[in-house]
Amino acid sequence: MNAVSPSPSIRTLLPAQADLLVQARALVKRELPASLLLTQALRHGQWNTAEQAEIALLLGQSQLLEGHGGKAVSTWLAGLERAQGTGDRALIARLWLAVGDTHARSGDCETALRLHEHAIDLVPGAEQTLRSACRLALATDLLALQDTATSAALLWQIEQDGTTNWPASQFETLAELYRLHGRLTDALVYHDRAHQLHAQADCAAGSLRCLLRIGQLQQQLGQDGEAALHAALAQADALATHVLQADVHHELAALYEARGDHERALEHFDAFLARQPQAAATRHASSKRLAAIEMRLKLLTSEIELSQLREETLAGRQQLQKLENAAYRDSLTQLPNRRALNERLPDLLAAAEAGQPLSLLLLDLDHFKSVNDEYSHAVGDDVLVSAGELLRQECRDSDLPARFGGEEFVLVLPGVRLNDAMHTAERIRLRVRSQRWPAQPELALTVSIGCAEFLPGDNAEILLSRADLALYLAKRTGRDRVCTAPEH
Ligand SMILES: Nc1nc2c(ncn2[C@@H]2O[C@H](COP(=O)(O)OP(=O)(O)OP(=O)(O)O)[C@@H](O)[C@H]2O)c(=O)[nH]1
Repeated sequence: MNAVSPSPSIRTLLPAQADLLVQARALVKRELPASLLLTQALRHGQWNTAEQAEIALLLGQSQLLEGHGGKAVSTWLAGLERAQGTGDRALIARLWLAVGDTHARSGDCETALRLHEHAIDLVPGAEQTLRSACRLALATDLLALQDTATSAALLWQIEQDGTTNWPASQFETLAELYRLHGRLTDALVYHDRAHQLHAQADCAAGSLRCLLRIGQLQQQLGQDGEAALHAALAQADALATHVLQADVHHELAALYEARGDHERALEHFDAFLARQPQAAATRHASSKRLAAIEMRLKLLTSEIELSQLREETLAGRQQLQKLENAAYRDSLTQLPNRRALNERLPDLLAAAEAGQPLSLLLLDLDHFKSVNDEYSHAVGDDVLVSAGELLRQECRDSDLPARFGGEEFVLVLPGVRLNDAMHTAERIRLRVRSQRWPAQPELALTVSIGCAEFLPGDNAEILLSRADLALYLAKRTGRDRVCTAPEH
C-alpha cells in the first residue's frame, strides 16, 4: 500500500492520542525522538490497558516513521494483546489496520488484504471515518492485486462516505489511489489537500512527497509543474536527503527536457546523478557496456561481412583459377595445353634469344590409332593420361611439358642444349617402351620424338616446325626413335 503512516505530530492525531502524547511529554520532560519518548512514557507512566494499547499504536507509528517497520509491527502486536482485553473494537481495528499497512508497504498485498478485511469487520457501526480508512486500505490492496473493479467500487463508497477529517497520510493515500485509477485531476486535488495538512503539521517529508507528486501530475495534465517541483526541491534541500533531492532533480530534468530547455535539463540531470553516486556509476558502467556491445556488434558484423567477402573473393579466385585451369590445362592429362604453350613460349624464346639455350621435344605415340581400335577409346584415354604422367615425372621444374593435341606431346627444355635434350628424349623413349600401362598391362607402346634446339631468330612456329620435321623423320625412319631436324 502506498499509505504513509500518520505523523506522530500532535496536530495529525486523534484527540485521545494527542492527549496521551501531551501526557507522555509531561512525564518524560525531555526533548526526545517520538519513539524514545513514548517508550519511556510507557515504561514509567501509570496507564490503563486501553491507554497502553493506544500508546503502542502511536509508538509503532513513530517507529515506522523512523524506518523501523519490523519494530513497529512487534509493538502493534503487543498493543493488540492489550487491546483484546479492553474489548475496544475500534482500537483493535486501528491496530490491525496499521499492521496491514506495514505488509502492504513491504509488497505483501495478499496478507495486507486479509488483515485489512479483518480490521473492517471489527469496525463498530458508528465509526464512519475508521471504516472509510479501512476501505481506502482495501481499495489500495485490491488495485495492487489487479482487482481494479472492486477497488473502484470501494473508492466510490469512500466518496459516498464523504470523510473530511482524515489525517494528511490518508488523503495522500486517497490521492495515490485516484492516480493509480487514472483519475489525475482528483489525485491532484487530494495531494494538494494532503500537502496543506502536512505543511500545517510541519511534516517536511510528507510535504515534499506531495509537492513532487503535484508537480508530476500537473505535468501529466499539461499544466506547469515547475513551481511545485522547485518548492519540493527547497524542502528536499532543507531536509538534506540525497534520495529525495535526486528524485526532485530527476523530475525537473524531465520537465526542462520536455520544454526543450536542454541546458537546465542537463543541470538537473547532473544534480540527479551527483546525488546517486552508485546509480551514476552503474549508469556509466552500463552505458560503457552498451557502447562496448554496440562496438562489438559492429565489429562482428564487419567481421562477418569481411569473412563473407573473403569467402566470396576466395570462391571467386577459385572459380577464376578453375576457369584458368580449364583454359590452360588439358582436361584429360591435366598437362598444360596448346594455348598455355603458345602463351609461355614467347617468354622462354626471349630468354633463349638473350643467350640461354633452349630445346624442344615433340613426342608422338606410335600407332596410337590401333590402341583405340583394339582396346577401346577409353583405354586410349587412360594410356594418354599415363603417358602425360610419365612425361611429368621425367621433367625438371623448369621444363614445360604440354599436350600438343591428340597423341602428341611437347616438352620444352629451357637451358638445355640439343645433345642433352636428345638424352632426355632417349630416356623417355625407353621408359615408354618399358612402361606397363595400367589400363592395358599387356599393351606395348613406343614413342617417336623429334628434337629441335632454338636457333637465333627462331619464333615458336619455326622452332615447332623444325621439331615436327624431326618427328616426321623419326616416324618415317621406323618410329620408336629420337630424331633431330636436318639442320642439326
Ligand atoms: N583415346 C583417344 N584417342 C585420341 C585422342 N586424341 C587423338 N586420338 C587418336 O589418336 C590417333 C592418332 O592416329 P594417327 O594420327 O592416325 O596416327 P597413329 O595411329 O598414332 O600412327 P602414327 O602417328 O603414324 O604412328 C587417332 O585415332 C585419334 O583418334 C584422345 O584424346 N583420346
